[in-house]
Amino acid sequence: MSMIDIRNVTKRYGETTVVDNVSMSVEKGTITVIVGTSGSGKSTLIRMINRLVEKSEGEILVDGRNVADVPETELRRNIGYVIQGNGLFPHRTVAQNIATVPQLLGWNKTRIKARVDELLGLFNLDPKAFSSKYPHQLSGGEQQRVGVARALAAEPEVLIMDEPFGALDPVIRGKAQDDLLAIQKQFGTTVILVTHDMDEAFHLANRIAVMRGGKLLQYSTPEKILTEPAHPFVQQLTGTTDRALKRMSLLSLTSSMAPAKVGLGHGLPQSLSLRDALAEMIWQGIDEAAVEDTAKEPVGSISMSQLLELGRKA
Ligand SMILES: Nc1ncnc2c1ncn2[C@@H]1O[C@H](COP(=O)(O)OP(=O)(O)OP(=O)(O)O)[C@@H](O)[C@H]1O
Repeated sequence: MSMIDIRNVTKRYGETTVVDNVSMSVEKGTITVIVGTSGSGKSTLIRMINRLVEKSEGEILVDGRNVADVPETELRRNIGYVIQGNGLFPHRTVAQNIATVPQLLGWNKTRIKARVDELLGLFNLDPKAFSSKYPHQLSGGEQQRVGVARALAAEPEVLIMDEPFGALDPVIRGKAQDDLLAIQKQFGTTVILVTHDMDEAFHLANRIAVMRGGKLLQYSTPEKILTEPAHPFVQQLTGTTDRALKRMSLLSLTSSMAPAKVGLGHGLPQSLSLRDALAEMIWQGIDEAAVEDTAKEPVGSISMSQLLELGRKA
């Protein structure tokens, strides 16, 4: 079922068209990532979903309802919004920041506190230590997590994220991406996210939308974006030098492994992508490894030659 339906949407400022007749439909419970050059209309497109920007033409439906007919307060409740640099209120504590929308909705204190504590826990921020801190007392990564927690506070069905991890260093960024994946899975939230980082797009997306000059050039699965680019610009964006590794990052070890074998000294978690499995095997200097479930029981095996075969152009 589609959660967000963008139909022939155009945005003009005066004579300039910044979003040009874009149509795309986002399935419920999935992550769609929008990429493209600077100024291609990505932010404008997603801001039309929660009506921070009013469209010039076309229509947008969220959960089957035309957003033009939904009161803005209701839209903001059902659509969480996260921007780069998190946008936290500096004079409000972490708990007060997260409680912003629930308070507007008139939730009682007990319910608000329970939700704040739940979200802090989910983001690995101890409620006792963090609730009463102010944003300036947090690291960049912690601020960003509080920003996402705040957007999720009223249990929105849709989360819009505009370069949410852009200000984070690579290690914290990877952790923030994994947190998002875990939380999105837990709540089944529909996420639409803008990024400049193609690796981030491939890591997070069920579907990738590529924009240039206000136009949607391709909207497809990461696999198709990589293997069947619809436009030379899409190919340029995904890069050609590490196509094999990008492709391997999309494939799971469990879907590619051979049957389990006895006597393999080294075990790899079955949750790894082929790319991570390859990196680990190079690092460990091994040609073959067992694939293990969470209880460290062998469920299969993988060899270096299989991995190299799987990375080849189909
Ligand atoms: N309020 C406005 N008035 C006039 N032009 C605008 C306005 N807002 C955005 N634009 C223009 O619309 C175009 C698209 O902007 P938008 O912010 O959507 O791009 P973007 O793809 O998100 O870019 P970036 O990746 O740099 O954030 C840009 O050329 C921008 O200058």
